Amino acid sequence: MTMAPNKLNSSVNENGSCSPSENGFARSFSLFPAEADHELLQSSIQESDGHLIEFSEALRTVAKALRRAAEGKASAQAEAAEWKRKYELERARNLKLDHKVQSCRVNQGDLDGLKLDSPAKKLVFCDEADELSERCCSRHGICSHEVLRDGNPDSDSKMLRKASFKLSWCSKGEQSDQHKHDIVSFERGNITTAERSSKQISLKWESCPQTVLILTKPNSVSVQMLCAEMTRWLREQKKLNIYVEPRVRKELLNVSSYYSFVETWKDDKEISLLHTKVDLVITLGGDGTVLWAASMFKGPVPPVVPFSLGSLGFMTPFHSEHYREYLESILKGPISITLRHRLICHVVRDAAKSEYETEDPILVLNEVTIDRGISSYLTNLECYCDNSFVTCVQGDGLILSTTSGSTAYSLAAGGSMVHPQVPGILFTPICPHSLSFRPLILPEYVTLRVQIPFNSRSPAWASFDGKDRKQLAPGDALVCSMALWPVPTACQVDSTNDFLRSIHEGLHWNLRKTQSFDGPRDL
Ligand SMILES: NC(=O)c1ccc[n+]([C@@H]2O[C@H](COP(=O)([O-])OP(=O)(O)OC[C@H]3O[C@@H](n4cnc5c(N)ncnc54)[C@H](O)[C@@H]3O)[C@@H](O)[C@H]2O)c1
Ligand SMILES: Nc1ncnc2c1ncn2[C@@H]1O[C@H](COP(=O)(O)OP(=O)(O)OP(=O)(O)O)[C@@H](O)[C@H]1O
Repeated sequence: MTMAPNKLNSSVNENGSCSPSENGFARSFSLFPAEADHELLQSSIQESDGHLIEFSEALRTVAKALRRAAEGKASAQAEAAEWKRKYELERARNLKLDHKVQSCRVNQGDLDGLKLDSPAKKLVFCDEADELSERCCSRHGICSHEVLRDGNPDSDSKMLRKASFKLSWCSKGEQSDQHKHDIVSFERGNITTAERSSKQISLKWESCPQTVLILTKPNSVSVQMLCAEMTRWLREQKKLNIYVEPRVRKELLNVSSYYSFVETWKDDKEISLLHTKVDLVITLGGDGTVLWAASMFKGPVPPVVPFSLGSLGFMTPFHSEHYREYLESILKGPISITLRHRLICHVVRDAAKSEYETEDPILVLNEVTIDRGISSYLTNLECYCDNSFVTCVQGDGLILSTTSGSTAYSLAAGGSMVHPQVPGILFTPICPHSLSFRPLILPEYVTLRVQIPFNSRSPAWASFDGKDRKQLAPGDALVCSMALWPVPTACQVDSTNDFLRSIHEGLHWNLRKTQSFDGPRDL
């Protein structure tokens, strides 16, 4: 009996041997047909081929329709999540304003009786408070003029003022409030680009900073000692209010009860209001402490002064030995600032019952990675940019990185090193199973979506600045775009000098022995 080879997995060539076919669909026929049978067979093969082609066309159409449906659903969900976030922000802001108006309604008798512990602190009367809170609580800015009642119930209800500051472009090194016109202008039909300025951003205090938050790397004796010494100096020499994490306050009180003036918080709600109280954040640790500091602010971030007490120190330009000089100059201002843009990431679950059932967005300063986790299979990630299909990542995973994160995981995975002020999102595959998959740098205004296909062999895992891993099941998606609130980090010199220093000192970039002078040369 003539065995016809398996219809779907092999084809028979002219010398009668089987060979695998490209797409698994192939012709097949027995080896010794009679003449009449041969014609019959030929016509039925052509007919079945036609059906197969129609069938695969139909499959492709269905797959496209499914993809489009998934696209539409995920972008609708992301949009709904964005509206929900804005609604909740607005609601929280209104509640806060109501609370402020209520808490400012103190009668004159209470005001007279109140003792002020320093002439600098001024009580604001009701109408002025209304006007102030209206005027200065900018939509997404840091409320720098807002008059606040401190959260401590047993205090004599003193009001804390947040220092106001102004950011400006430096033009060719001079301080200049000159508004920079658009990058490209179309006057008189000529397309020109703005004259190049240093574009270095400078922060100038309009009132003196009063409150500092110190964040320290845990489990480090040297960091604890520096924190205690710096806290004492800031209090005694600079008369500043100091906030630290609950863990750090305990560590300081273990050193001495002198540190009882240091303030902390009780819960996450107080953390969410830190940006309205803190004028400056000081980090004592490495890059991870800077990431930790950024993760504490889900919205506007006060200026951060990162002191280097880690191993690498890409984002920590200040050496701790000279902290007094650095802080003197920073508290006086102006300060050169690097605005480190962040990505905002939404996990959109296929199982979500409605578009309002979304998880809180996560902000990252370095990158978000989507990888295969403990699974032994290749990832299969469908990537979209502004809803256009980009590619399917088959490998260990994908990194979506900020320019600040371009020198971290993305670099290790083969991505480029990008100056932190270059606006862009890095699209870097992790060990792609394809020789032609090179990393991309996309504009900062795009929205990226990474979809886990329904036919994926395994779930994927998302991690945010290397932390908080979340499993993504088939049908789930991660939507990511540039966040509204960058992390303003103080520069030791300026953004470019600090960046070049960090790649030289941190990575020994292009450190090479110089070729000796003697030897052959062009005459
Ligand atoms: N293979 C890798 O290179 C790899 C793997 C995992 C995580 N990471 C990076 O570690 C970061 C988390 O840092 P961590 O300190 O919390 O964890 P960690 O303590 O494991 O530090 C990882 C290393 O990455 C360095 N690093 C962090 N941010 C950097 C940046 N922006 N530029 C250059 N180097 C940077 C740190 O200095 C540290 O040496 C993640 O965001 C990721 O970028 C890198
Ligand atoms: N205040 C904090 N509370 C909890 N964890 C923190 C805090 N600060 C830093 N971390 C975590 O501690 C880890 C180490 O911090 P960091 O990276 O600053 O020190 P390092 O690893 O010694 O320095 P480098 O990153 O330069 O190698 C990081 O993973 C970071 O997430």
